[in-house]
Amino acid sequence: MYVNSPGTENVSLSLTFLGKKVGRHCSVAPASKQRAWEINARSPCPEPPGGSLGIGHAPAPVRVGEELPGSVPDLREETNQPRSCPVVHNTHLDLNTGTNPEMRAEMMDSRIYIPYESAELCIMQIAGDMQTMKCKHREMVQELEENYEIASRENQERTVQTIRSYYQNKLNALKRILDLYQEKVERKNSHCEERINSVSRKNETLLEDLRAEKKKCREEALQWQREKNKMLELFSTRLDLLHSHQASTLQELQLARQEVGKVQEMLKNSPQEEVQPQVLPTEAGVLQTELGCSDTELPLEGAQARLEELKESLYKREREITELLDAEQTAIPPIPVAQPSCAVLLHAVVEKSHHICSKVSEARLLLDNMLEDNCVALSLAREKLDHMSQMTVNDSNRKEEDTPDLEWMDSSDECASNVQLLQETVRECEIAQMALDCIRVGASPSLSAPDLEGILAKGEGVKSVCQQFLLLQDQLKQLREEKLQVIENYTSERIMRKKYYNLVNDMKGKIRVYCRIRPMSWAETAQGGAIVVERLDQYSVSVVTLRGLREFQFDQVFSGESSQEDVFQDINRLIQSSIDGYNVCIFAYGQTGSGKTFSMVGDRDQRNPGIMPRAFNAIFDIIQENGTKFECKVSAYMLELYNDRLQDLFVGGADAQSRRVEIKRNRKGLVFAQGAETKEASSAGELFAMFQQACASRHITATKMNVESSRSHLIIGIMLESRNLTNGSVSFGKLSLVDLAGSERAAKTGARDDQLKEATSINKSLSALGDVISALSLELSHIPYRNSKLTQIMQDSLGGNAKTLMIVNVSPCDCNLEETLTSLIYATRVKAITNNAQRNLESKEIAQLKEVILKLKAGQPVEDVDV
Ligand SMILES: Nc1ncnc2c1ncn2[C@@H]1O[C@H](COP(=O)(O)OP(=O)(O)OP(=O)(O)O)[C@@H](O)[C@H]1O
Repeated sequence: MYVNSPGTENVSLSLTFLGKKVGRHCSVAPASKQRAWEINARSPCPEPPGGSLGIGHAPAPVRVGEELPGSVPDLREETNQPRSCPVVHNTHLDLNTGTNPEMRAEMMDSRIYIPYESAELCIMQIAGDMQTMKCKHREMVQELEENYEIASRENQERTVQTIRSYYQNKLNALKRILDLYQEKVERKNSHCEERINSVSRKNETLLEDLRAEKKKCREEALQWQREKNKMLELFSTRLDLLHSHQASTLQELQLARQEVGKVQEMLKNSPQEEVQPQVLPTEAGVLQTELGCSDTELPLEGAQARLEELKESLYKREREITELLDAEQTAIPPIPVAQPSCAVLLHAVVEKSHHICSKVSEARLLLDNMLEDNCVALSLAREKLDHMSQMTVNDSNRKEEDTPDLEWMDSSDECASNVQLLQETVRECEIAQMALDCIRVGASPSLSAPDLEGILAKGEGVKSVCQQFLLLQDQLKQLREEKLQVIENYTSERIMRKKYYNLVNDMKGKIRVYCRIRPMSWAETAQGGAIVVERLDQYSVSVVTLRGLREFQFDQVFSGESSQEDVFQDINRLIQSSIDGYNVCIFAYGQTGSGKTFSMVGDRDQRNPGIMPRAFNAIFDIIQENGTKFECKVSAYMLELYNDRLQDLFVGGADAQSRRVEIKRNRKGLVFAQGAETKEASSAGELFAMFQQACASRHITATKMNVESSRSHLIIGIMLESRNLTNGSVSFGKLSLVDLAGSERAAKTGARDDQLKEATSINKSLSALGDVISALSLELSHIPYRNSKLTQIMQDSLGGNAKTLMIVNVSPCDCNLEETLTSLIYATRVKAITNNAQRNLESKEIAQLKEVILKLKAGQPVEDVDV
């Protein structure tokens, strides 16, 4: 409130609210003229407190001043004051002499003259009143401000609370998902472990079964051997018995014939001469005793009867012999085994025996002893046979010289039977010798069919042995089948176990390693190189080293016959992962000329495209397949690391030299090439065209080891930004495809000058890569990534957050044995490295905010919709 001096001609009182003039005027006449206040009330006029001024009762015209903001509270209610300028917050008494004439006239019309003292009092009161109002207003403003602050704080808190609860919910949901996932993984792990355990148990049982079967076989073989020996013994004693029986029967028959002959002679001579008693040989004595009287007492008449008797006895004996022979014949029915089966059987038995002898030292010893014994027996039998034959010859000579007597006849018969016996023995020994020889060397016996039949037809024992053979052969066949089944089961279980093991490793983030053996090259074959590296099965590779066979295990092993399709088959899944927002790296490692470029790029005319061109197609195939669900942006950079310098392969000519490309890492640890040109591609063809352009700029030279040797590391980075059309989330994946230059020895490649420099740089970077691999596999605290640009580029792929696949390429030839072993050992170390693959996913809101930031940075306008 401003009050002008009373000497002023005109005093105007103006009121303002929050800086706005609200229009209350008081005009005060100069004291000399009329010491009174002239009040021009432009609003419903207030009644001054106390009402002593008489303003209220004067019919003064009241003017309504400017309207105050409606929101201003009515102060009368709060201050219990009569209604007076409710909207006034601030009051000014303004010296205003420049009122326009109309206004002034109006004002003059509505003038109220108040005595100066009263006016002064009134003004003082009004001023005091206003002061109070001002305080009140201040308090209100303060209160309002406080309220506003509280409200805004509450609002903020509420917002924070909402955000917090929103993120808490999200976090909880994520936790639940994570728990579920973990549970799933654990369940899968335990399932895998269970399977592995069950497979191991099965393996063990199978092995035990195999051992038991082997033992059983051995025991059976031994039992069979014992049985055979027993049978042979039985057979030979029975044969001996038969022989002796036969011999004695023949003797008896002969004697009887002689007797009959004599009797017949006696009968013929009986009319002329008397029957002379004869001294019968000892054998005939039996007959004499049988007849019960001496020949001298024998009456002639009784001779006929005796003859008949003798004949009868003779027939009886013959019948007996025939029966015996028949019985022998029927006792040994023809062997059910046909001739060829006998031969097969014998062959199988000999083979089996040879096998046993070669495996079991005791059996071999036994065989040697048997051979020795048989040799001795054979030579003895032969000697005896010679001797006997000699004796027989001598006797027959004697017979021709002298008249034969009965004694000589007997001895000659004995001789003949002995010779026969000996011949049999010799024959048996010879057969045994042949059989034992066959068993010793494992050759097939060359017995003739009659020989075989002869052996087999000799008795019960042989028959039983044959049956045993057949049985044994059956069992053997069964065992073999079982063994095959066991091996088959074992192989399939092993493959399955390996598969699950890989799956578990994959889940743990282990780097996958494939091994690819290339076919022998023309030069290697021409040099007469031998194959020393071979694929054993889907997961194993064997190397013949100077110290023996070494075996390496990988996630997949491809042989020289494997096609590019075979290699790419599993890689498709990794491409899908990169589109899903993972950082994926596929790189080929190996010595020069081992087939890295063939695997990664393919052959020159792209008749066998490698992983890179196939990956380009796969990316766009997947994008097309999921076109309704995702929207994907593909961009790529292509670099080469040549002589430790990064070069952008999209930039040619002089620009390429001046362009500086640096390896940088973003906050998430992802590597990117700063300064390299990144081009967008909308189709596989476009990407492939870029790739061809890049390959054309690559450094390739012919060396002694490879006509198209890569002298640089090729690094292709494909960025995949895919937006989920359903929930708006955005994922960022990167697919790095790296074709490393091969390690080489200058002596082998014939490198000189520039090539030597290139080789040194290649070897240096590869050695740094080796150091990183070693450190990672040993889980050292410091990993020397910074030692080389190559390791810097590969930092997010080795021990980083990528899903990594390494293809170790090797040559099969012995001339590269050392390098192959080094590569395989390195690859085995890589297998031990664990990565921490993570998905680069952002929610819709974050993606939008990032876009806004980008726009703001670029100085572009941001619309409300963007926020
Ligand atoms: N799996 C394969 N099948 C047929 N040929 C192959 C195979 N792998 C490699 N080759 C042939 O072997 C030769 C050398 O292969 P490549 O150039 O790919 O070796 P590299 O490891 O890339 O060598 P460098 O490190 O010197 O570049 C080429 O002629 C290639 O065609």
